[in-house]
Amino acid sequence: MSEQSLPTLPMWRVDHIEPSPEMLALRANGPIHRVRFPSGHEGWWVTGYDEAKAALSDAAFRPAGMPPAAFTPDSVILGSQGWLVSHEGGEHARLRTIVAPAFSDGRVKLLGQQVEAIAARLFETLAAQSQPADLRRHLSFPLPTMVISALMGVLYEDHAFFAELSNEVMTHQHESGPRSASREAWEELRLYMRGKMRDKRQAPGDNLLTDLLAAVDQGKATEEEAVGLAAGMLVAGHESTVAQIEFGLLAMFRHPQQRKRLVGDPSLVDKAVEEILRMYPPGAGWDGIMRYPKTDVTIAGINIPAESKVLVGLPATSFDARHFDAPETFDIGRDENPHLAFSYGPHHCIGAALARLELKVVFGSIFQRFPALRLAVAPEELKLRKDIITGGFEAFPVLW
Ligand code: HEM
Repeated sequence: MSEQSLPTLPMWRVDHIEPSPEMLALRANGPIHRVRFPSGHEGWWVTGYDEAKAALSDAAFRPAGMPPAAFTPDSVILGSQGWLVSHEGGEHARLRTIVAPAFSDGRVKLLGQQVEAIAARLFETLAAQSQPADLRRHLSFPLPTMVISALMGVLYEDHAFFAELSNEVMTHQHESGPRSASREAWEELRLYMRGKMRDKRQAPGDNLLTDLLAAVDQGKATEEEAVGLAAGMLVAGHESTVAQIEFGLLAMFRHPQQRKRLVGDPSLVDKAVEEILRMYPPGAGWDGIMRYPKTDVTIAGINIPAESKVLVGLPATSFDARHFDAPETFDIGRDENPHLAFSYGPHHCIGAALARLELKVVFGSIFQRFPALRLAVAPEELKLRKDIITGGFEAFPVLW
């Protein structure tokens, strides 16, 4: 293949939602491909399921926030001190251990009723709006944001402030792009977190900021690390789930038979959520998460030199027929669904149980509460947040 004709990322969804045919065709051609990234660099894109898992669990690969000197990461949060994807090995484990208990399956289970109550309140607020109403404003944004704010110990009322900063932080920065706005936003978010942590000294509580303060006092983390960890959790704790609610709803609108099936048998909700995560995960394009090999490595017989860019294409792995029957079919009753939407290995998503809970609460009751829920515009009129790593939409106007 000549250098000019290298496949180029991102590969956009069709109608904002369906898998890119280009991605599917490339994926069918083998588990790893030489591609050109939006930054202009060349590198590798891993689209095979087993190969992705192997790379994600191999200590030879540095995480997305630890690029070699020749590259800058896709967002300013990556590389920032304290953010979990900026650390590896023992240092990463030390930091992850501080926050992990708050996101364990057991702790998240205890939040179930609280999340249901928040969703029920938001459903009623949405129902009270005149139609069409923006579901992003009234449900997909506030639900995950209220939950993570409560867990962290910050006021949801601050959301107008921190959501704007978070958007700026989550904007793709392709090497050559200007970074100053993004850097300033990240600094401002850290400053905000520093202030909130200081407040917790006077008024501690059962929240993550108080836990982080204790970790600093016990010498388990520096103050800089704790602030970075806190600001990162606030961003990660809402951006992906907001987008996942929107992509999931769009998916259900496109597949009325599957929606009917879910309404007829609400016990399918667990499987439905897994299928949404597998086939319609967050992310504007079909790309994945970056890794950088420290040494020369071989993936599926291809030699990759140290310090290269290797993008692990999590969304593409969902279409690997070695692991999913009829992978291009959206089937909310799928029995075997070991998708990698939450990644794999030491950096797998710490918020997976929380995200699953939020998604189950939404998809388990929204079509009961709003049986005629539908988009108020043609899907192509929705504005995809193309520059934001997690995707989602500017607005999500609905009728019911
Ligand atoms: C549908 C929702 C979500 C999806 C699809 C998702 C996906 C992911 C993925 C793919 C990674 C791996 C990143 C990498 O290795 O480069 C990750 C990491 C992470 N996620 Fe999530 N996430 C979601 C929700 C959440 C929530 C609710 C939180 C709550 C705090 C969260 C916190 C994190 C953190 C802290 C990491 C870094 C973990 C580490 O490096 O050890 N995520 N997530």
